Amino acid sequence: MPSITEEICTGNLGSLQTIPDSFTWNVTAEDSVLPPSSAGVEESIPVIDLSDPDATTIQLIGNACQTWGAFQVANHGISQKLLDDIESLSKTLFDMPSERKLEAASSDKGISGYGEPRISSFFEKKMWSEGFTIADSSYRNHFITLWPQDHTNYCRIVEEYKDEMEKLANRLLCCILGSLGVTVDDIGWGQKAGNSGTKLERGAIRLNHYPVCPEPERAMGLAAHTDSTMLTILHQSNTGGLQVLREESGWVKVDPRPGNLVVNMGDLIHILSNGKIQSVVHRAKVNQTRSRISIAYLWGGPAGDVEIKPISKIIGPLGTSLYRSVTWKEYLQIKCEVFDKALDAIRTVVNPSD
Ligand SMILES: O=C(O)CCC(=O)C(=O)O
Ligand SMILES: [Fe+2]
Repeated sequence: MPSITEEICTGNLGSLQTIPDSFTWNVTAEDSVLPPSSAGVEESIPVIDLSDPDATTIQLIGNACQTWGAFQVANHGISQKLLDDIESLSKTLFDMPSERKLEAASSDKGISGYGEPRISSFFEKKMWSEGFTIADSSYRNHFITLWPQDHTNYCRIVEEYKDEMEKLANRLLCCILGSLGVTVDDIGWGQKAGNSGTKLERGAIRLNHYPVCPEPERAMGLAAHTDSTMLTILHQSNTGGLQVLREESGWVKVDPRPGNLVVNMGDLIHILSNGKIQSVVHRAKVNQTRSRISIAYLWGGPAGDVEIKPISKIIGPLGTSLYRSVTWKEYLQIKCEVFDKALDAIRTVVNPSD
């Protein structure tokens, strides 16, 4: 975990009047957001209604996964109250003075806790954001430090959020696999999934805060990356900032729509689908007048510690498996070491376009 105790503390960014050199990113032409199309309509990821999923819904999800690697869902079944509760928990946390937040900093031992974005170490410049990761039960101790009186209530919100998101993630996976003509049973985890011993939690939550920024064009909230997940479900406050990269066209904004959730395909579904589904490259930009909160539910799949490899039914009898098998834990380790080369590191077949 990168150190956050340097002279300019991430916890105080919102009070700065100018951006320090260490936070100034080089802006290039490819960096800018796509202009609206010739029809004047701004193109973005599709919004899919989950209220009554049928064959058409599955097809829409399949198209979105293969073209964008992301989509938004409406009528997803997560209550607005729970979304509001986790958002206000995040606001309360990030509004605390920097010294208080640092008391809950993630230690070397656990990954839960307060800190800079986990991908910071791969970039020369610093990002205009702070976050809190909930990856294992040690987050409870941090909550006790932050809220000696109210931690029980806040822990309850987190647990409910994890349970509800896990259910939604399972539903979404079924739809995504359905669009590829397979089912969860075809993954072949069977018994092993139920009987696995020490478990990595199946999902982690990352609370992100992007303070107001005096020069948003020159700053970066969260640099371009793909998630090391099966899929990620993102709730964003009503301030825009998320952008997804569409191959051969550029960065496209994903503006918040009240109540909707964004679903990003991660690297593990790319592996499982033998490359049919792309994991989406995305980033977060910042805003001059409004701060922004996002809550990412990072989901590793129905079972956290089994082997993940391309589904044989998708490969087909004559096809080739593009990736060797990995566990989620192993993949996270590889990502920590080589970042955006992680998929290449487990590829068995050299990409013909390379
Ligand atoms: O804040 C956002 O919109 C993106 C967050 C994100 O990509 C992440 O936490 O992995
Ligand atoms: Fe992400």
